[in-house]
Amino acid sequence: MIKFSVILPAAGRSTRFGGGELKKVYVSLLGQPVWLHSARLFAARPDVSDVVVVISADDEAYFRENFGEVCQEIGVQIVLGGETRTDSIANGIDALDSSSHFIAIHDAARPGIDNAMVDAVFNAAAASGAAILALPVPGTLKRVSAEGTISETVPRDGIWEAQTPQVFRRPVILEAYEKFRDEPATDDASLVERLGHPITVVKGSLNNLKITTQDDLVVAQRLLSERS
Ligand SMILES: Nc1ccn([C@@H]2O[C@H](COP(=O)(O)OP(=O)(O)OP(=O)(O)O)[C@@H](O)[C@H]2O)c(=O)n1
Ligand SMILES: C[C@](O)(CO)[C@H](O)COP(=O)(O)O
Repeated sequence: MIKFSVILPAAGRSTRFGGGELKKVYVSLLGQPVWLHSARLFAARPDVSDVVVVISADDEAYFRENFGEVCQEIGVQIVLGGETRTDSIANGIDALDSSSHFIAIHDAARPGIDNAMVDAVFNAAAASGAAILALPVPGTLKRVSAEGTISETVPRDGIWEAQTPQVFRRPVILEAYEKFRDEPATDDASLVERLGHPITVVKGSLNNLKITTQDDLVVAQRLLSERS
């Protein structure tokens, strides 16, 4: 069986989510913290050899006190993240065991992932060596000036918004991080693109939204409660 390692980056500052004590990955969603939704899904999959959650060093005491037991129970390894998302994932990669054939990176802030979506992107990566979930942009895109006025309408043909998981054959992502980890990007496909490696795009879902603002949490609660 092809085996996948999974890295769940959860070490961000959650600044766009706004005030309050808890970062977005720790707030409760349908009875469990946001990060644990995808952690449980991946940890339960027979094709996943290991799961690593990457947390902020500032959160380590809180995380181990509140979630150390469940991490042991479901087999999730805790790793400390870095300044940028790229740093955090590089730390995650360093912690993985070397037996898996593929490495999948999934935002811990995307609790709505489901096994059908994971099957689709895992199968696409197994076929081509690299694949991501994404959604075609539905609306009209405007570039807006610093003064708050439209400077141009951006043609949307062929424009998709990347989601996660982003899944790569182990040597491909290792080479990308070895070469470009010091040139941070907002997603992992950006680093692999720099290698010139083709990346298959698989249609994701609105259910796989990233919790970024408080509004996203409200939407996620509605979407996921209707689904379960
Ligand atoms: N240094 C970082 C930055 C981000 N992330 C993770 O990468 C995912 C996507 O990042 P984003 O949604 O931007 O999270 P934050 O960086 O926390 O958000 P913000 O930009 O609002 O601070 C999140 O699960 C976040 O925890 C991470 O592990 N390490
Ligand atoms: C990886 C990602 O979720 C794909 O859309 C996105 O790039 C994360 O960006 P963020 O600024 O770290 O939220």
